Amino acid sequence: MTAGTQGAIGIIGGGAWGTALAQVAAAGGPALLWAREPDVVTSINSRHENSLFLPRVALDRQVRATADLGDLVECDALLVVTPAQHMRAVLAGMPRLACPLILCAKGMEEATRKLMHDVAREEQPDAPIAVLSGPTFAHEVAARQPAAVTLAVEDAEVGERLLARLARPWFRPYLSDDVIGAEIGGAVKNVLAIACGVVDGRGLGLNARAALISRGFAEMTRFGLARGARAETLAGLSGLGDLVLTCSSTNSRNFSLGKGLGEGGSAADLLADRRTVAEGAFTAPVLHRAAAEVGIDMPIVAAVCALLTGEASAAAVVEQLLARPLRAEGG
Ligand SMILES: NC(=O)c1ccc[n+]([C@@H]2O[C@H](COP(=O)([O-])OP(=O)(O)OC[C@H]3O[C@@H](n4cnc5c(N)ncnc54)[C@H](O)[C@@H]3O)[C@@H](O)[C@H]2O)c1
Ligand SMILES: O=P(O)(O)OC[C@H](O)CO
Repeated sequence: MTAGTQGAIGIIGGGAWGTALAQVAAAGGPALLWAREPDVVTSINSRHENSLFLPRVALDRQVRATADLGDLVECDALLVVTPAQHMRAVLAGMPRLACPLILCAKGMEEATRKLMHDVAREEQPDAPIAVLSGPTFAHEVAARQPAAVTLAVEDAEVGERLLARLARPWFRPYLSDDVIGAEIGGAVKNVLAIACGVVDGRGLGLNARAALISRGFAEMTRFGLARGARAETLAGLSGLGDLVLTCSSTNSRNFSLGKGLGEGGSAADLLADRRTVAEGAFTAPVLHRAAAEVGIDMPIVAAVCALLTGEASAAAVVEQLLARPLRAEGG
């Protein structure tokens, strides 16, 4: 089954984003997607659709699916698009790889508080690492509506090669070498999107949402700088750009979760039996602890944690945030 993988991009993960990225990759050559769900493999190979995670999108005929991870080992590069908490196990289950791994999950590992590139390096030390992150709802990208992302790669030559293989007129990667910054923006914005959803669910208005995006961005920046990210990356597509997108629409799973919490739902009920992933729910407690470790104040992230654990109601966390001492904006 590895026949035909020469020049192919492999995609690890058949959720909405993996499928949309397979569509991007297929516009420039073969794309082979690994999915854990046999139904997804069948649906893609027989009907050119991922009816489970990205229904009603006609996929390019160059997108093929497999249930066998081993089929991907000879691909030119691998887009790694599992949810953050499962990435280590999936990469650990593959033979030692030398092709570039393009990490696309937005989160931090619960057990270790590590970013995805640290996890990938531990499991696949020979593979050059890249991070692809930005404001991208999967269904829009799959429909070839215009989008731009950060493609952060430490090795400039690898970056140029990936750019040539993945860029399309409607999908524009911007190169960066700030892998940490690209990952922190994507992980933190998911938690802030939950908070914005709460604002929406409680009917607090658009002024409150804009204030939360700005103060949330200040938290992202404080944490990012403390962890070695560059300010320009945090203010770019993978940081502020994605924060604005995810805080603006119920198309976001994180925003929708927050809206449900704001309307009085419990996190346990809202998260039960979800097939799709709201990464912010996993990242929030990890980020809260990681921020404390570097002595960074992240009150909005703390409020989301309190809501998710049920320690405080949506009304109480909003009240606590509004009662915080007044201070200088840049302080
Ligand atoms: N959907 C988007 O618009 C979008 C855009 C950019 C980035 N992302 C990021 O991409 C990552 C994947 O999200 P998605 O939207 O493709 O997923 P999804 O919510 O559409 O689907 C869930 C995915 O989780 C996988 N999964 C569940 N249990 C697993 C396990 N034990 N091991 C491995 N995989 C398992 C499923 O196979 C499926 O691929 C997330 O980190 C997300 O933040 C998503
Ligand atoms: O649906 P969400 O909240 O996971 O957001 C999807 C993407 O990350 C938006 O860039």
